Amino acid sequence: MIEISRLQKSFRAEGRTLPILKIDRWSINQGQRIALIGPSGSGKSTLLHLLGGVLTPDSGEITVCGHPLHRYSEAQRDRYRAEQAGYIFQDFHLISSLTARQNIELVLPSHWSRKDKEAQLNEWFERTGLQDRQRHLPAQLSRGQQQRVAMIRALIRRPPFILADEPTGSLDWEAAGEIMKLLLGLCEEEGLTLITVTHDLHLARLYPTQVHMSEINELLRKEPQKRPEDQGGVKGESSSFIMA
Ligand SMILES: Nc1ncnc2c1ncn2[C@@H]1O[C@H](COP(=O)(O)OP(=O)(O)OP(=O)(O)O)[C@@H](O)[C@H]1O
Repeated sequence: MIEISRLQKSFRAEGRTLPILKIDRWSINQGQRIALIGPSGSGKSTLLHLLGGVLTPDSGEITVCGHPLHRYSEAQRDRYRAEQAGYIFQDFHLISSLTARQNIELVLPSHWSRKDKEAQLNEWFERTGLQDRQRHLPAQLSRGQQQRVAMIRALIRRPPFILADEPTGSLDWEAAGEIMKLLLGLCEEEGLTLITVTHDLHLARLYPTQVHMSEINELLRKEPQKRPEDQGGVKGESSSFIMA
């Protein structure tokens, strides 16, 4: 469902080009649930944004659910994102003046009947344990409950592909564990592909698959160790990207 080949992505900053990602080949299947881990600055969020069609690669190919994103116009990528991907963010991104239910109603497809909308809303609020909280404003909910609302918003249309960027980053450890298990369980039940960026290695272990950025991003690979005599006595620079 995801096929990446010979992808490169860099950013321009202060007149310099910063190479961020170089991925020769990476593919994942429909229904896989992956924790994406790696040090700060290793390109995790950049990769998520490429998969969501928010960013485009400098070169190479990226195809998701049959959509060749590297060839798409901005309008095509917007449409792809609306139909194929659900995003979950660390900071929930709920509209503060709307109730939990109204936040979800905003994303429901217009072709769903009123009855279907009602049934789906009730089902998802129940599955996430929020049936009594539907009429509450975000500020009246705990952070864990707000993230559950954001999860409903991402999942209710059942897009094939869920992208979560540090979804538990602003929660305490107990709520973080509950939210991560709930997200994993819902995606498994629905057969959705899930890619979650997390710094928390304990939470990453809940996932059937963990992928470290150094496995896919060639810019993070360690150079083969040189013998001291080859180094001419001068220590080589180490990259802050590389994990020991
Ligand atoms: N728009 C941009 N312009 C310039 N540099 C950028 C831009 N976006 C990201 N970067 C740089 O790209 C690198 C990778 O950023 P990214 O956010 O993908 O890393 P990350 O692995 O998700 O890090 P973290 O774990 O800290 O969130 C960083 O060095 C960052 O400063």
